[in-house]
Amino acid sequence: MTGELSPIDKAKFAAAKQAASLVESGMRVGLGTGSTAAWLVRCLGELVREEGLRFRGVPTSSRTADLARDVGIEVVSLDEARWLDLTIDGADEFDGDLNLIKGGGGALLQEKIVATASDQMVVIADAAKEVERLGNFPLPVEVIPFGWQTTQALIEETLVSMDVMGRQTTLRMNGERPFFTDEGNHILDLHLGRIGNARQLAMVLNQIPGVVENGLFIDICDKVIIGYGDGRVETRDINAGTVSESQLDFVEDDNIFRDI
Ligand SMILES: O=C[C@H](O)[C@H](O)[C@H](O)COP(=O)(O)O
Repeated sequence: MTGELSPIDKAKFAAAKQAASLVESGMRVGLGTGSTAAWLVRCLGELVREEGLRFRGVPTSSRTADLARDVGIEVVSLDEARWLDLTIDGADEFDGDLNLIKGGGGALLQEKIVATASDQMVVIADAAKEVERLGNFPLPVEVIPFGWQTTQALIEETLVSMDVMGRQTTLRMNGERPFFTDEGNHILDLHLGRIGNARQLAMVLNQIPGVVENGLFIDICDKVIIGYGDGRVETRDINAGTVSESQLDFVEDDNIFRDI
């Protein structure tokens, strides 16, 4: 029941539910990863089961693939879909230009490939994800395991000439062991505090041997849907330059909350 959901979950749900209404039958849709994207997948599952929505979903992680299948969404690979009408995903941070930091859940590589292969990328988020300048959230960088410490040293050396506030980097762990992505890579989290030039940093990081991809999404996101705990939803479209607001009524006995 919604009464048991925290305000932050209500905010994530509100954004996700609004975004789910963008999906039409026949579409090919990229499905993001993370707690906000999980709400989206549940909302879409409900539309599939109860309203006959028919679309093909391309998940951005094994976790999302499992959930999408569980809720009844037809799952296909990106290569089967080839090009997508829309991708909907969460973010760890977004700024006023809708540039993003992603990868807090370790799925940035598939997420960036899928979002880039889409006509439109929509981010769903609670208001706390909005920042004036990116960088407070540690920037995830996916690196191959071979020589990862050398790659880390090269990244740290590179950061010296970048416009950033902090330069500490840490290997992401999963308990006692290094975290592995779906592609079998590691994640280095870059504690930068503040990124002066995100576009330049994104390009420079990807030049370093051993770096597979970084979590800066520059000029990829078209629209952000921001949810609030009281059901308010704000949609900002960077291309159209529009901002619109709506209000979601939480339905207390909504099936979607049953298993949460
Ligand atoms: O790798 C994970 C993704 O980039 C997520 O979209 C991001 O971490 C946001 O996740 P959440 O919705 O759980 O805050």
